[in-house]
Amino acid sequence: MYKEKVNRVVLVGTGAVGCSFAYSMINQGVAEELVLIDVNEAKAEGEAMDLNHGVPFAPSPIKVWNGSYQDCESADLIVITAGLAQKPGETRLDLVEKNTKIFKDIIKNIMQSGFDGIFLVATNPVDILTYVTWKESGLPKERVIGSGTVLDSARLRFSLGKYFDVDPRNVHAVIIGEHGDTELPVWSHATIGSEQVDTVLEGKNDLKKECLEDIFVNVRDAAYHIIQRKGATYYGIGMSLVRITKAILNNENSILSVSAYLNGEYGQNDVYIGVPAVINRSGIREIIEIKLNEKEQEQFNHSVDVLKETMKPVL
Ligand SMILES: NC(=O)C1=CN([C@@H]2O[C@H](COP(=O)(O)OP(=O)(O)OC[C@H]3O[C@@H](n4cnc5c(N)ncnc54)[C@H](O)[C@@H]3O)[C@@H](O)[C@H]2O)C=CC1
Ligand SMILES: CC(=O)C(=O)O
Repeated sequence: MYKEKVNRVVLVGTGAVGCSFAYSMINQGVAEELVLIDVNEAKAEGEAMDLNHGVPFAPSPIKVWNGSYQDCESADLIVITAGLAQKPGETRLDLVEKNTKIFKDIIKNIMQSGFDGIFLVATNPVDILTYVTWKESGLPKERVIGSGTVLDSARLRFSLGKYFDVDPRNVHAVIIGEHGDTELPVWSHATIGSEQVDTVLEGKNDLKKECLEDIFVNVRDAAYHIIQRKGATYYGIGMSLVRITKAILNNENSILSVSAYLNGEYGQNDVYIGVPAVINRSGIREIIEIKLNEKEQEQFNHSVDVLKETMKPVL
């Protein structure tokens, strides 16, 4: 008998980020089933109704419904975007206490269903909440992934593309560290096409190295600038989450700067933080250790210290 193989993705949190993810999932035809869960059940129901009315225009069929934690049992991937978001003036780390509490409850509910798939976390502070998800779920570290600095790296690629007037898809540059104020760009490995950024700058007298620092600062602070103007960020992260979801469900072995558990890599232990990693159907296949220069390693170590210090009171 023909047995349909379907990919089921469960989304917990149907707020601005969750719905941007759901909308992009449907538009990109990534999975066959998408289950929506939110503590505000009416919101999840309304979102499912609305999204379903777009399905006739989607590139492939998808079933979307508002579900319950029981639907998690046979899920391949659970994406969590539930919890509080920053208000203007707040940092991501300011959310740690309240969102950790919310997460402990959510993860307990999910694991009671018998879920044995992969977690993808976006809620802030994302590195710490990914750690909480790993601890509370008891799943192997490879199957608990945070969105990390995928969005930050996309912002950097976009900005460099604009600056050098090239397609951002041809810009290879990565931000690592905390998804937050202590993150850092790895300029030593940034390329435009196949040329080092430094080499490109040398050939163009009117382009100054200080501009790179300005570009990074704007990228690092992009969330603050957007939140000040429109109250929240959600399209960029929604599409970043779909990019990671595709890498997982399509077994892509793609390299993305997710939040991954370090066990000796980069000289660090027992922390989830943004680093490039190979992503496939089993989650994180391996962490890529970029050879950082001395200044980059120092900045990275500082980022780890800040995350560990912030985590202490909530774990
Ligand atoms: N990692 C990243 O790059 C980014 C992360 N974020 C983070 O994503 C999170 C969500 O942001 P928004 O969607 O803008 O917030 P939102 O307020 O629009 O949505 C949050 C949703 O979570 C739900 N929720 C709260 N407690 C819940 C629980 N116990 N169980 C199930 N659902 C629950 C709420 O009902 C609401 O629908 C925030 O923490 C935000 O900081 C936002 C942008 C980028
Ligand atoms: C809010 C957030 O984490 C971001 O847009 O980067």
